[in-house]
Amino acid sequence: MTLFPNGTILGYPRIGPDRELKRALEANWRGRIDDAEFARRTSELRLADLQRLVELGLSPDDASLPLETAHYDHVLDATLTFGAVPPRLRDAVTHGLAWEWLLARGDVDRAPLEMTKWFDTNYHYLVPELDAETTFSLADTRIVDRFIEARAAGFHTRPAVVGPATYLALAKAEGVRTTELADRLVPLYRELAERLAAAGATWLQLDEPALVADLEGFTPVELQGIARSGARAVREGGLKVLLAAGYGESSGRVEALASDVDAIAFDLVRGGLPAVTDTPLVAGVVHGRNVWRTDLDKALETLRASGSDVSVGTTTPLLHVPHTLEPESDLGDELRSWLAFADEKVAEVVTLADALRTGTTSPAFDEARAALGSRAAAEGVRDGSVRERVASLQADARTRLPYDQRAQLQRQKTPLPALPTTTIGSFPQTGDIRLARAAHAKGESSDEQYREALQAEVRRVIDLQSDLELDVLVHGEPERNDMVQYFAENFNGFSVTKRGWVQSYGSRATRPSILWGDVSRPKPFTVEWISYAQSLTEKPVKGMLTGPVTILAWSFVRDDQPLADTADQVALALADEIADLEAAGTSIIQVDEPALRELLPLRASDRAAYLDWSVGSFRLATGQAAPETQIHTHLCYSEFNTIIDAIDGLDADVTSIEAARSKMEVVEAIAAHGYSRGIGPGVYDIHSPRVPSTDEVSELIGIAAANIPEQLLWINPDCGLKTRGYEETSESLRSLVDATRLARG
Ligand code: MET
Ligand SMILES: [Zn+2]
Repeated sequence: MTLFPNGTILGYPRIGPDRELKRALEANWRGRIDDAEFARRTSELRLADLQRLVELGLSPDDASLPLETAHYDHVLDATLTFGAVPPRLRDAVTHGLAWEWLLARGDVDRAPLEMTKWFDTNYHYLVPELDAETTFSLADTRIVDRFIEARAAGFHTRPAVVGPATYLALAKAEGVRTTELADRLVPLYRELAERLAAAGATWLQLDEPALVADLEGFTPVELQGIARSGARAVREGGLKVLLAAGYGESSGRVEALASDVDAIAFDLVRGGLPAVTDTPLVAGVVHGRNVWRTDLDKALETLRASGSDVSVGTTTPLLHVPHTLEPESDLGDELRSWLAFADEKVAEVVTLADALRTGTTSPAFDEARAALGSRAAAEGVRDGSVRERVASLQADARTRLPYDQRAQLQRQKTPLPALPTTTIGSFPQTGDIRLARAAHAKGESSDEQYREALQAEVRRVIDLQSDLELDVLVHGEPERNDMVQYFAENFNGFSVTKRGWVQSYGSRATRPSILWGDVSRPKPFTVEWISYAQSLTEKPVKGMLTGPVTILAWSFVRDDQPLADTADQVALALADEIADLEAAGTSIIQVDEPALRELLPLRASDRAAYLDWSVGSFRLATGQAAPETQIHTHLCYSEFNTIIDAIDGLDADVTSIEAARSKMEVVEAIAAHGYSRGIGPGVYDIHSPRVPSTDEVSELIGIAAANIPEQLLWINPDCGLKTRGYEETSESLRSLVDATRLARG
């Protein structure tokens, strides 16, 4: 008999089925509910979630229920729990929610903690800030308090906390390697365990995905050593340790810690069967990050092959999938039957655990088999004409005329001044646009009325850019609810959900589309907007598309073929749009790839193959563009310093890249690499409403010009402007244009 429960999940979405958490957070931030009411609402949400998990079949009394503690972010929870005060905020420490919100959101004088993507997901965590003086203390007892809260309501839960190796590897520090602080941090895990044990807890889950990733600056052995001390500390504190290292293949790295923990959760979808024999195993056979129904037969086979001391688990916390399929009636019965969101995945875990225990399979297995069969045979999942087109691609489909020759043709077709100015695409998405979209969606306004409202917005955006005397204009993207969903809505092979919200960070949630079939583009859908904008000005208006990798990264993608094949289908759909944009007279087309870095595999050995197909899909999308057509791309949200080669490989004529936020750091990497095509390092940060002065922009242009030949340099902001207001946008762009004039002089 295993000590560990038969079935568990590594974590559950915290945002709430109806985004209750988002609403509570925003209400508290706006002062509409006080801290006590916030505490009441979030407690209610946590207990309702636990109740639902029990209704779905997880046991309430054996630590199979994961305990959710975070208001905002689980890495922030560790920062708060261990009192890791950022050096720059040492004199600002308060407590309670005020302190939590200062770290998460900043205030007028102080920036919040930086946000970065959690491994290769689209979830953002708050980066801990440490230095040589950092000390730790059990400063916040939320994990203990919430255990007690749940226990009082009848749930014996399993608390979780980011383990010390992952915490330190993800932190940043001035003047010291973060891992040098391990000796100070690890004892706190013991203290936490003691407190939890005193409150009646039995297990603590240590989340250590850093063990299965290759993180710059750390060796696996170093991280294993820290994770091991953390696990030992927890055991000394009186708890059993579940070491959770999902998100990737272990290949021996996690097994090495087997004798220091009481159970290990492995990702058996991304990785193979581990070699552990004595340590109980939580077999991650239900995928925590995609939305597809599990092949229960295959999962059961894996479980039976995993040895005797095995329980059923998810590969990762279910943080990355929506709550439930229940409200998704619009998806249609067939597609719905292929899917499993968080609640349906919990049911799968329970079904598998029962089968493992009883040795017999329930009717749920037949249902799963039938759904899988229907998916494999369904119309649209395989589209003959799409497949034929991919299969018959010519060797030169991804190659344009050499850059020097193209550039000359482009200069002739579209003459531009030195240091051309442009923006990244979107302009403020005003309340009016959102209202117009909502009204149209509800059928309260006609297509014609909606189109007129959007056209008015395009006119406003063109007028503004004309007044500012920008060189390459955009239409402002008012017709797009989201830069990926808009494409999903216009391509075959995708469906969108009504309420499939997934937390992106803090109170922000996105609704990823579901890419379930072969992708093609039935008809042009961006051309009308660009053409309309172009009809209002003599200046060139950029066509604006989202690239194949970003469309994949921000959707739930089919798991029945390699990502590379799906990316090529999306690329061809985009190539069709590019051809139509060209036919309509567009001479500059931007294909955004902000997520290029996000999908970079966690293991260094997998990266070359990834960059090969991802860059290849971009090149397939743009490869058939006429040499006269200037292809732009845009990158943001990540540090790109380490993949400059791949960026070079995109072969775009012009690349705009987020740079202002990191004070032009990337410019040096680009200069060091040597770069011969157009490049626009962002000259102001669009993430805050602050208006940069002309001097500030000039300074950044100066850094760029010192590193990059002037004839390659473009001047643009860091990213799109859709989250900003009009007033700050026009003032900021004024500074950008003025600084450019000075630089030209
Ligand atoms: C996250 S990148 C955004 C690019 C898009 N064209 C925009 O301007 O909003
Ligand atoms: Zn961007």
